[in-house]
Amino acid sequence: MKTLRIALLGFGNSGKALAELLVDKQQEIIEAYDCKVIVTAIATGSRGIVLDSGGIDLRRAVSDITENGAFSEGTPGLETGPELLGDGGAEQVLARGDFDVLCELTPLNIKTGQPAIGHIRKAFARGAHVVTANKGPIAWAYRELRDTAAERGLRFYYETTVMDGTPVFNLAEHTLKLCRVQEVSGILNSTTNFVLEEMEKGVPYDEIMRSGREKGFIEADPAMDLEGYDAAAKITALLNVLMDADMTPDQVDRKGIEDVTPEQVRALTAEGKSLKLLCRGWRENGRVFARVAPEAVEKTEFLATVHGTTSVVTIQTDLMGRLSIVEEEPEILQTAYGVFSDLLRVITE
Ligand SMILES: NC(=O)C1=CN([C@@H]2O[C@H](COP(=O)(O)OP(=O)(O)OC[C@H]3O[C@@H](n4cnc5c(N)ncnc54)[C@H](OP(=O)(O)O)[C@@H]3O)[C@@H](O)[C@H]2O)C=CC1
Ligand SMILES: N[C@@H](CC=O)C(=O)O
Repeated sequence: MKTLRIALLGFGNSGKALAELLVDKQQEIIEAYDCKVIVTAIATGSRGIVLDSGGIDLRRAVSDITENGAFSEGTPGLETGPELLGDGGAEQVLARGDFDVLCELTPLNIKTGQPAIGHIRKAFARGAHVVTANKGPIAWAYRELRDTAAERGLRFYYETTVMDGTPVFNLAEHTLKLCRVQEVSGILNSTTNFVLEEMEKGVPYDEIMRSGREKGFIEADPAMDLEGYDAAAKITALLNVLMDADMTPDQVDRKGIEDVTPEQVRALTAEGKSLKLLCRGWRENGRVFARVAPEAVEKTEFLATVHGTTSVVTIQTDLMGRLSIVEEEPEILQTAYGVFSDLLRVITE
């Protein structure tokens, strides 16, 4: 039986949900793929690192962090200390960890995509495959990372970066062969869609953010969502992968919902409209352009039926016309599944 050794950079909402899924599905993976999957390294930003080549006890790690906010003393391979704060822990895991696949699950840095891009470069330099949920690297350095992986014969998968485990990139890669993507649009950020809809219902802002945080979809820095950065990163990632745009998020004409008031939202409701943060990307005179902005849509339009944390992406192609993929009310399990399904691709492809 094969063994696949995984390093997790980041053990927050998605890292913990992935760990639980790996435990739940361990036996099924063995039966289906004759492969034992173990996590041999975990890095966090403030809680130290765990390095254990024999496989970390994931159930204990999840319950420690969830219940006590720290790995318990006596966890085999636990290291803490000021030098491991911030990116120090990830650096140690990348230098000393014993892994075949790196899972990049650190927070989005929309300004540069770092330190996640550096993490992925180092993993490739060590000959490790990479699965990322962090969209920064796909938005800022997709072409370079894709080409490096290909040159080295390594896998580089990123399905979770847009719409969790919904097959968007996989669908295009595997089922739209030789289709040319001409335009991409959609509602790609759950937080803003949720916030606008709760505002429409009259829920106070603090309460909206509290319940959003509880569900786990709001970025570590909520401005990333509210100011349209996360949406800009997602449309950039889509355009880079599906249209080979080679663009970066700072080239997106971006406006978020931070200045939208509940009064404005309710006035639009009275006119039979809903406010949505829409993303659009298109090609014009050989160049790809992108825009993120709140737009009022008629309640009778399809986009108005995209409720709560639901997302939709519409892809305009030459051979298959217009395709829309909807992810209804995702939860953190769907994020974990995106990373999990990419890991299964590493095992099987
Ligand atoms: N949550 C979601 O619904 C989705 C998230 N994503 C993406 O997945 C990524 C992770 O999201 P999520 O799990 O929600 O984020 P969280 O904020 O819940 O967790 C982030 C984790 O990363 C750790 N961390 C921070 N900086 C570093 C670093 N330099 N090196 C190593 N670890 C670090 C944090 O440490 P500490 O525990 O000490 O704070 C924490 O464990 C983000 O890029 C996000 O955009 C993608 C799709 C959906
Ligand atoms: N913060 C993001 C989570 C996933 O990428 C969102 O709100 O959509």
